[in-house]
Amino acid sequence: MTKRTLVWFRRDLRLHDHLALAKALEQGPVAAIFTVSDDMRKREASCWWLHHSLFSLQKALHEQGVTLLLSDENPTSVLPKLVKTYLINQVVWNDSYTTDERKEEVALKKVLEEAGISYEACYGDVLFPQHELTKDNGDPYSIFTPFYKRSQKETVKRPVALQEDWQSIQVDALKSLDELKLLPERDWYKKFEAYWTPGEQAGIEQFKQFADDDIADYKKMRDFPDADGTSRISPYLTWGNLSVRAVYYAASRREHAEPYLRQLVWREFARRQLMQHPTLETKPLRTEFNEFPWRDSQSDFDKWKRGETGYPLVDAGMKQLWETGWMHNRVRMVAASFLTKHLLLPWQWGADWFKETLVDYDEANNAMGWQWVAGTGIDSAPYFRIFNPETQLEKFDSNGEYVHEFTKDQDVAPIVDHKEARARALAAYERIKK
Ligand SMILES: Cc1cc2nc3c(=O)[nH]c(=O)nc-3n(C[C@H](O)[C@H](O)[C@H](O)COP(=O)(O)OP(=O)(O)OC[C@H]3O[C@@H](n4cnc5c(N)ncnc54)[C@H](O)[C@@H]3O)c2cc1C
Repeated sequence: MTKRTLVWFRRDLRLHDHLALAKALEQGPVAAIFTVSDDMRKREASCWWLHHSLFSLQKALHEQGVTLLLSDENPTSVLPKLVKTYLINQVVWNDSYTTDERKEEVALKKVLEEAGISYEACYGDVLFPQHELTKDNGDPYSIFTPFYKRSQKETVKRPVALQEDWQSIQVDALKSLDELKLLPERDWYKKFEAYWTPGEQAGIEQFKQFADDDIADYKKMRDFPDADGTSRISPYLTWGNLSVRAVYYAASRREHAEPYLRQLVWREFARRQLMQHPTLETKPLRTEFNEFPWRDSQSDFDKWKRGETGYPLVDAGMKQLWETGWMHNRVRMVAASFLTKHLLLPWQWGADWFKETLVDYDEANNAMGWQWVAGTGIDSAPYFRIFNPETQLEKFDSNGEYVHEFTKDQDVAPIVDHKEARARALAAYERIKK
């Protein structure tokens, strides 16, 4: 039987490997909608990416005769209205795994059930459905290595293809993209255009180039911020311009790709952690850290944000973030360690700054990354492991090219002495150990 379906786009702003859209098209005509929430607007750099991703998606759907509706109303009110107006039979979407979006989904299911509207939630931004990859007794893994080993016994499904003939439901537009006002008010984001092209096609090209040229050397090159050693697909994954399953599937067919696949499983692990601990981004998993004597220095925090700590690798990272909306993983670790250990400032402050300024901001990865560095997570680096930013610089940017590119070799005196700061951090840690 033919069914008229409304596809609710979420973190899947693409046409390839789109489970929900593939199902809808198989059953009859489709309409499509994306809803903006207030929380999205707090992620300013990521909102810039979202704006351009929606633009690309609108164009791609339009070529197939489908209008992408845009709305900033709550999905629980706008979706049922559309169902009624356009005599729609069902709503379908791909799951999202962020805390707020999971709540949004629960609320929507309730409203649809009460209204007698059928729906289907497909598994979304993950490699494996949630019920897979658990321990033998059904519990989730809290340690990465056994989770990874378990993941290697499973196969990631082949990406789904969309059928060629599309039927669409004719709808009247709601808001225009500009009316959504996703672009941040302060215009620092304009610089990002020199570094990134958001959207599905650009994401596919970016990944293909990495897979063709660099994936085999990933293990050797991934820690050098000056090299093109990582794939830089994180912002494409955040909004689903790329399907993580399609990326994994394609990468697993390349030689020497295991170290790269492992990182995609870290991403999966972060999602599992967030689902298990919805407050992962605000509350330490190790509860003894609730009593940690963090400092409260806005001026030191500002120096860190501006890249004026006097430690060249930290400063280059913070300036790279401000300039490009992205920071190399090695430098994220060093900068985060500096904030939480050398400056003894709360990791949540750093996580919030990243939320505002990263084009690839991702609640699960960001929260897990910060808790890992700060030593507050379950499977994380212990707090007493303190990176020496000078040694890290010698190891990973020995010719100083990365630092030069982003700091122009600025001359700033260190705001803390490494040895003293290290001793202060360890003393603070002793207080909660007792
Ligand atoms: C303090 C801190 C905050 C972070 N915040 C974010 C964030 O908001 N968004 C984000 O996507 N990543 C975050 N990361 C993880 C990591 O730094 C980025 O995923 C990576 O730098 C993205 O660059 P890439 O695409 O070139 O990665 P590649 O090295 O090419 O890896 C491919 C993909 O694997 C995943 N991945 C790689 N490393 C990690 C990791 N350590 N944890 C989880 N997934 C990983 C990402 O999806 C990445 O795009 C954070 C790490 C730290 C230490």
